Amino acid sequence: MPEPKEMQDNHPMPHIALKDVTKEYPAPQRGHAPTVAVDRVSLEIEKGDVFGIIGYSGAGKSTLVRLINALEPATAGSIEIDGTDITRLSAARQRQMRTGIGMIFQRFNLLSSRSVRRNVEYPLEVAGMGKAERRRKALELLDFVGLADKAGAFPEQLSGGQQQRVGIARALAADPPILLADEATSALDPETTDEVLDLLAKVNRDLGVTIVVITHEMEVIARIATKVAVMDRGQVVEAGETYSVFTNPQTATSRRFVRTVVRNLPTGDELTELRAQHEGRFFTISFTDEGATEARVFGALARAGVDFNLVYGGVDSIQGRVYGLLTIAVRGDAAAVDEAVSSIGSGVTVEEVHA
Ligand SMILES: Nc1ncnc2c1ncn2[C@@H]1O[C@H](COP(=O)(O)OP(=O)(O)OP(=O)(O)O)[C@@H](O)[C@H]1O
Repeated sequence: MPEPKEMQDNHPMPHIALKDVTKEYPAPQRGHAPTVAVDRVSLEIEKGDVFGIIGYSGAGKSTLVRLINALEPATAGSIEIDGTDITRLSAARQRQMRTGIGMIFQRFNLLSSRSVRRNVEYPLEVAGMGKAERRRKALELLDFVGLADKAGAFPEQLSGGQQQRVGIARALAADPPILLADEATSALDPETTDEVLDLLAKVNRDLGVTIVVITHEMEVIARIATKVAVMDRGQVVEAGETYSVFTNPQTATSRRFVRTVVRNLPTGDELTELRAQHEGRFFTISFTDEGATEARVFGALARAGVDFNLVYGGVDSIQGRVYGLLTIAVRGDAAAVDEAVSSIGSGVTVEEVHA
């Protein structure tokens, strides 16, 4: 018998492992190239992760989800769940495997003619569970998502956030170890989004469910994902701990994304206005919770004896951790300014903002 993977290399087996996964769709017309929706993607998702997959529309995120739950076959590559390559399973085994993966959707996909409780019961009914047992399970889940008092209501009587909470209860009905959330908060307002994200964090924390969050909303990732992969044109262009990808993006695509969520960087127009108001050279100084503080940055500049102003910025919270971004205007002769800026020391990144 072959050794389990954990024994071979002392590295715990990833919960979900994608290796060189490609998905091509045939060309819409003869003579055209096929669409490569997912292009040689490799990813490892550990048990208990809240793993974000982010990318602009058309990047291949939804296709990736359909591959992970075997709704569509991959063109190439392997997708292992707990060491089993699901791309090689029979259709019957794939169906069985799919009961271990809960799904929630942007449009909630509730059945309008069924009560909330009977929506949650639905997957259990399909699986052949007895009436009393599935009723008990549905009520327990509705209690968990904070909707015990809505069991008899119908979906249209609920707010969007409440409907998504029913969707989450239904997705958890079969006690799946994995939950896939495809744009689950994209149809919700910011307040309701927070409510649903808090619930997903509780599902992860209290039930130990591994959650894969697909979204184009960077804020969602900043709030709940511990790890993130950034997709662009079918490829994963960067993957890592969310805090590190946000504070130190390594690719141009990730940098562009991060800028959509980080509030403390002036946009082009704001920068033009700031330059009209403030003399001197502009620098953006960024620091993480492992580096400097605002006080240290200002202290160093004051000690260097240059004249400076904070023109923009502040401190953001990413995954509950500090990320500072300060844009300053510094006046003085070139050498003095360079020396002052370099005296801020380690733990900060200083970038001159050129006009
Ligand atoms: N069934 C299909 N047949 C042909 N092309 C498809 C199919 N599904 C997706 N595509 C193409 O694959 C690419 C990736 O699409 P996908 O929906 O996975 O991206 P996405 O990142 O989820 O974007 P969105 O957020 O807009 O859904 C796109 O170019 C899309 O047109």
